[in-house]
Amino acid sequence: MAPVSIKRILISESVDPCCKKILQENGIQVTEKQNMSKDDLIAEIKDYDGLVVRSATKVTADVINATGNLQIIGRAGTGVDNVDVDAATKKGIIVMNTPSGNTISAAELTCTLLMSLSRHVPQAAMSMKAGNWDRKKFMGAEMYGKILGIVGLGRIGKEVATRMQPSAMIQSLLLSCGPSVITSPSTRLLNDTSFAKCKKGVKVVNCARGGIIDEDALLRALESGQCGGAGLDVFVEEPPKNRALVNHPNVISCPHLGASTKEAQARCGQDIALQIVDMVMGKGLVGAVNAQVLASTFSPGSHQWIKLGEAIGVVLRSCTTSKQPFSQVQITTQGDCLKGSSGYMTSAVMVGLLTDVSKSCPNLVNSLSLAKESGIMVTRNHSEGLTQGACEVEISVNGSSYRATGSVQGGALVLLELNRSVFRQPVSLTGNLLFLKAAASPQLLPSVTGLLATAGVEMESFSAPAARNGDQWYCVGLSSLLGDLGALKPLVKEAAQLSV
Ligand SMILES: O=C(O)[C@H](O)COP(=O)(O)O
Repeated sequence: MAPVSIKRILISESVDPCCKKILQENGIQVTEKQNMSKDDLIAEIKDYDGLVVRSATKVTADVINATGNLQIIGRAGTGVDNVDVDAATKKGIIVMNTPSGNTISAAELTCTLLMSLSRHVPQAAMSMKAGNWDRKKFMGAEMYGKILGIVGLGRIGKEVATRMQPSAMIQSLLLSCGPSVITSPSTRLLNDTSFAKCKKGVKVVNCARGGIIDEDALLRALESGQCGGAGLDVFVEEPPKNRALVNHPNVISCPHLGASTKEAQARCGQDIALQIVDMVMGKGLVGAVNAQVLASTFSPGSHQWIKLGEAIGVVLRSCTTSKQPFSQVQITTQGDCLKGSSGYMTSAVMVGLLTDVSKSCPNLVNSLSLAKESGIMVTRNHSEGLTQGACEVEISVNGSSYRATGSVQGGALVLLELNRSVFRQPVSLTGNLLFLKAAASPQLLPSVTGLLATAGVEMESFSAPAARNGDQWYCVGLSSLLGDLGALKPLVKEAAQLSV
């Protein structure tokens, strides 16, 4: 991947000091601010290349659209529901989290709430502080022999299962669903229907996200006794303005403390800083939630292939005669060296195709979403068997198709074929290039040479197609781009120039 340059990072929340230290030790300027309003963030964000947050900073589309050169939003923690990931992706900004740093702490708090619910510990402590000694009111229940259902057997769910086994809880209902289901605020996994199906008096703990419980349904279930108690660390709105659940006598609650341990914060702060530094240094990409395709762009040699993909995109865009919108793109990678690379090659080709076409700045993070937004259908495949790698791209413009095939040979980008004109020698994709479509004629080369001389431009190379029948594509290397292609009209059918 092309090196990402990150010079200034804003940390907008209380993140462990090791985060700032690691970033600074690696030459990144860090500004720490807390309790920033949305307007403050919008006013300041344009000055930064990176932003590090926890869950309180709402990185909305407004904030993202106010960014200038922001390249990364680092979440020192797991949930990215406070970040508009779609808006970030469209803007080409990487969103990165630290998915395992606070697993143990979140699992431990879940178990703490489970145990506190069975023995009414918070309520009993409050009663003691109020001067009471009430041994009858807080009759509890053993956890031994009870059935524990864990919704979502991800990292935290598994840790909870491991910890509750020694308590002899039986886990008979282990629902496995992926993190995207669990963290999606619109998925009310526990609602009136699910409470009705539970055993009367069921107790519920939520240390994941407020949105996965229908809070009104929970209140109804608590009031009817269908739910015997709830331990809540998270709420749909934080802090919750509606206090009905918090104030319910059978609810014990915390202000989103799942990750609030010194250990978890140290891990998350360190993880996000190291992940950002590794990315900047081109060592690897870990934790990117919206740009997984980039993870494989750190392998040796991928940089040149990415440049090739972008260059083929630029060549095709320039050579589609009328600059009309294209509707379909088919990318085929070939050869063992590109096995597993068709993801980033597709993104790279789309960067080249969309540059100067899309209003946004295309990059490897956003090119596919920009294509989708423009209604462009992108398909990709990989054909095995060939030892030499190549990338073939075909686009459809108003029913006509244009095709280019390129490769990386000896570390250099080359074009092998343009619109079925296979070049006699691979064309070096570098510098200023003039592509011409013309019928084979002994007069072509001297005419073009003369025309370039008149324009004061030197011809650095001339690549002819292998076939000599019908109209074919030629490529001319130029010392500088021509001011105007009009003079070529009598000589050629089509002409396009570009710099790679
Ligand atoms: O998603 C998370 O990582 C946890 O909910 C913790 O959030 P926090 O970093 O704001 O405490």
